[in-house]
Amino acid sequence: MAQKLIDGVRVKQLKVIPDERGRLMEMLRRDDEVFLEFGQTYLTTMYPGVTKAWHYHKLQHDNFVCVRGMIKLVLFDERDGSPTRGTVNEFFLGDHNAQLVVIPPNVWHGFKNIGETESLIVNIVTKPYDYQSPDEYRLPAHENHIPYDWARKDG
Ligand SMILES: Cc1cn([C@H]2C[C@H](O)[C@@H](COP(=O)(O)OP(=O)(O)O[C@H]3O[C@@H](C)C(=O)[C@@H](O)[C@H]3O)O2)c(=O)[nH]c1=O
Repeated sequence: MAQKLIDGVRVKQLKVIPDERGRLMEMLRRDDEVFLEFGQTYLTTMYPGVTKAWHYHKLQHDNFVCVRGMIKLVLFDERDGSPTRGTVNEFFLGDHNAQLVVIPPNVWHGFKNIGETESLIVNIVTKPYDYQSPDEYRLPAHENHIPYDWARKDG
């Protein structure tokens, strides 16, 4: 069943164009419906099993694309007054699912490498990183009040 998206979260399905030389995949265009603003682009990676969480930003939107490996990206909405307050979203992104996910400010988020290779994640953020005062707010990955367990759910 499709999950109910947290208010302000957007998903863009990406198209992979393969040929005998390799592949090409557009990620974000300024004429996309989901495009807001350009700040900078950076690469963040995770070794197998690593979780990078929990983070939120007060100003910037994140636009995540996993360009190698497989990750689960998890969001938690704790915003006062949000129509989706209390909602958790889970996305499985990467080699088997080419999507860009837009995360609005003040939404908790993080990701875990669930594959067997280093995962490469491109983030196209709406603000440039401020070295003096980073727009980064954090909680520990595993001991916190967020109702999410990063462990794999076998079934
Ligand atoms: C984001 C960023 C970090 N840095 C530095 C700060 C630090 O020394 C080093 C590593 O940064 P971080 O610990 O923030 O890296 P990382 O934990 O990969 O950060 C990312 O995690 C995911 C879950 C997110 O939500 C992203 O928004 C971002 O916070 O890189 C820059 O120099 N420029 C940048 O644009």
